[in-house]
Amino acid sequence: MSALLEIDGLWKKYSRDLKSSVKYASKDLLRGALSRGAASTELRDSEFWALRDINVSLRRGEVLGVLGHNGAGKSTLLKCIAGKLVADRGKISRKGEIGFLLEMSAGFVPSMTGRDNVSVRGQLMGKSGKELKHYISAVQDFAGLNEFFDSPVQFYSSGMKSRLGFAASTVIEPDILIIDEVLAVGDLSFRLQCYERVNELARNAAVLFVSHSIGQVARMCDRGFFLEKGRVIFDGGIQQAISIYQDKLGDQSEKKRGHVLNPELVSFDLLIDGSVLPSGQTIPYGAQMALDIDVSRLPANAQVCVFLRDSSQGVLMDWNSARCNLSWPDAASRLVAQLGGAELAPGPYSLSIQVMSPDGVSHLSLSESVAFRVSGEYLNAVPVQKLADWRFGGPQV
Ligand SMILES: Nc1ncnc2c1ncn2[C@@H]1O[C@H](COP(=O)(O)OP(=O)(O)OP(=O)(O)O)[C@@H](O)[C@H]1O
Repeated sequence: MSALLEIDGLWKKYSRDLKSSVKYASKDLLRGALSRGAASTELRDSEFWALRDINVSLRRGEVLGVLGHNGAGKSTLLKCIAGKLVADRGKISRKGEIGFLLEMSAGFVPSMTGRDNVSVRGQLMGKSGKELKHYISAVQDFAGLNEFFDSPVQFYSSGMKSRLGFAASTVIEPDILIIDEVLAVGDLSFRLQCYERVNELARNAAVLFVSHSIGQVARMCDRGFFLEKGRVIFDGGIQQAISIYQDKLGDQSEKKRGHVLNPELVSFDLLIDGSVLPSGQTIPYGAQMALDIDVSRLPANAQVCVFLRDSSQGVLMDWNSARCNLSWPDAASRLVAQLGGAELAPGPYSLSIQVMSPDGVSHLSLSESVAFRVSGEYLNAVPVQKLADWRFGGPQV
C-alpha cells in the first residue's frame, strides 16, 4: 500500500526575535517579487532550526505518536504537515483529505456561533447544499453542545472549543488526521468518545498524534517518533519510543535539579483484595487492585499519577488524581486509589507512582515500583483502561 504522507528532508527555521523575523520575511518577499530566487534556506543571524532533516512515511491504518520534550518541534512539524507553515527545505506529499486539530480554538472566529463557524469550515472544504447541511448536523451531533452550538464561540469553555474542533475535524473521515495535544481537554466521557472515534478513523486513515500523556499515546499509537531539538532520534515501536522519552525525561529533570527525583517523597503499598502484597508475588486474574499511598510529604493538590507497566516497560494504563476533582484535606496523610480488577494476560507487571506539581509542570517524585505477576488462563486478555476511585483516609474508609 502506498504512503498517504511522505516527508522528505524537511527543515524549518525560526527567528529568535520579532524584529529580525519581520526583516527577513520582507527581504524574502521582495526577493520573490523581483524573481531573484526563493527565500534563503540558510540560517541568518538570530535564526535557528526548529526542524532538521525530518523524513517520515505514513500509511493508511498507522497511528504515529510524536513524542518529545517542550520545544522539541512537535507542533511545528504538525503545522508544516497541515500546510499552516511553509518549510524552508524539503518536500511534503499528502494524499487525500486532511483533518487537523492543532489548537483549542481550531481557527474558529470567536464572535461567530459554533454553527456559523462549522458552516464556514464546511464551505472551505468545498461543501455546499445538502452535503454542507449534512456536515453541520453531523458536527452538531458529535460535539453535543446543545444550545451552545448557536452561541458565539467566545463564550465557550476550553473543553467546549475542543469538542467543536474535534467534531469539525473528524466527522469528515479524513485520510490524514493530525491531532496536537487537544484531547487532554474536555471531560472524561468526551475524551473516551474521542479515542473511540480516532480508533475508528485510524482503520482507514493515517494519524499523527502529539500528547505529553504517555497513557494516551500508549493506548492510541502503534508507532512512535521521538524528536529532540528538531531531529528525529527514534522512529519505531511505540513502547520503545515511550521508554526513550521517559528515560530522557528522567535525565532532563536530573540535570535541572542537580539530583535524582526524590523517590522518598511518595511511597505506597499495593493492596490485592484488601491485603498488602509484597513486591514479586503472584496474583490471580481479576483480583481487585488498590494502592494505599503515603502522601504526607507531598504538597497539597499535587498530581499523583499511577502507571501500570508490562514486562517491556511499556505503559499499559495510567491513572491521574488530577482527572477527578479531589479536594485535599489539611494535612493529608493517606490516599487510596482503587484501580479495579487485574484483568490482564498472565505475566509480569509493575506499578509505580510519579508525582507532579499541582500545575502538572514539574516532576516532584518517582516512586520505587512494585512488581507482581498475574496468573490465569486469559492469554488473550486485552487491558482495558478503567477509572480509579480516589479517596483520602486509608483503605478502610
Ligand atoms: N513562531 C515562532 N517563532 C519563533 N520560534 C518559534 C515559533 N514557534 C515555535 N518556536 C520555537 O521553535 C521550537 C519548537 O517549537 P514547537 O512549538 O514546535 O515545540 P513543541 O515540541 O511542540 O513544544 P511543546 O511540547 O512545548 O508544545 C521552540 O524552541 C519554540 O520556542
